[in-house]
Amino acid sequence: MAITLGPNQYGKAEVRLVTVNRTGPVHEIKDLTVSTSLRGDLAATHLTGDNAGVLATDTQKNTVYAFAKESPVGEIEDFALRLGRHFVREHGNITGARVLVDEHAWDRIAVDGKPHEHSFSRASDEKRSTAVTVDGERAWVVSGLRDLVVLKSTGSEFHGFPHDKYTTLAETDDRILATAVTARWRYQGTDVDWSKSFTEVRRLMLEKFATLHSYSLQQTLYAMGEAVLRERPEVAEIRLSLPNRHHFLVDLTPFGLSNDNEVFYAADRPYGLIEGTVLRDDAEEAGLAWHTLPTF
Ligand SMILES: O=c1[nH]c(=O)c2[nH]c(=O)[nH]c2[nH]1
Repeated sequence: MAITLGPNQYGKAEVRLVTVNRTGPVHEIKDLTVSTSLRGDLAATHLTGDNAGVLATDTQKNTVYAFAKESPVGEIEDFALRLGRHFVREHGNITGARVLVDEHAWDRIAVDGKPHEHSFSRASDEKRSTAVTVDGERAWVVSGLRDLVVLKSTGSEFHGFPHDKYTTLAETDDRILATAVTARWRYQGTDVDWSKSFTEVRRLMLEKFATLHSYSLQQTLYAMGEAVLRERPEVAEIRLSLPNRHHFLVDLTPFGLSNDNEVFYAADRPYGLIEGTVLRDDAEEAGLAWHTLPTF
């Protein structure tokens, strides 16, 4: 029997980085969680404990902080590309890098109706994210968002599903549709206006969620992805994960009251989980873009 080392990677997970741009009285802040992960010729450390080729995870963490000082962080995709390319170019046995960045949003606190110069409140749970993969001279970018919570109070139906002996769900032609959008989209190339693209992808998904008269969350998922691919040529494919945040009508008949879609019980679990990918057929090859990322 022969035992061998299989695929492996190592790095520093969840480096918390906050930068303050203090070039004027109006401060700008960036609040990021950065994870780095390196691949390459790392057999020696696994097989014998020889660490000559191991760029310490502590050094990877320090590199994140030093890069944030040496030039402005900018868009998370650019920051992740700079870091990933650095690790691969500067360290001979490191052939690949994965850099994950989550961005936590802050709003300015309004004082007397005006945005304050240096005081902020956390915007929401929503996070913008990127996953950059570098392999030699090549690089792939998958960006996205998580926990974008949306709800529409009508314009959603669900009926026509099969009924077997376990079915109790009532058919409905008017229900609340609510979800927390997780979306990841793969870019074609790396020469992209990241900020504009993110803003537009997010807007397209929200507008479609709002305006589509939905017969299933699956239909809404596809329509949201399709809207993005139709309008944003820089996006090769998009993957969506949509938990169905069920809102059940409360039975008010014991109290002699009707309930005309006005009073709901918002259940937190279990929840339907609707997931899918929307692709264009002329997209560039995915290469290592999704390698080791969750499917959705
Ligand atoms: O939009 C929906 N899709 C389903 O697959 C499903 N299943 C369910 O119970 N409710 C819903 N709603």
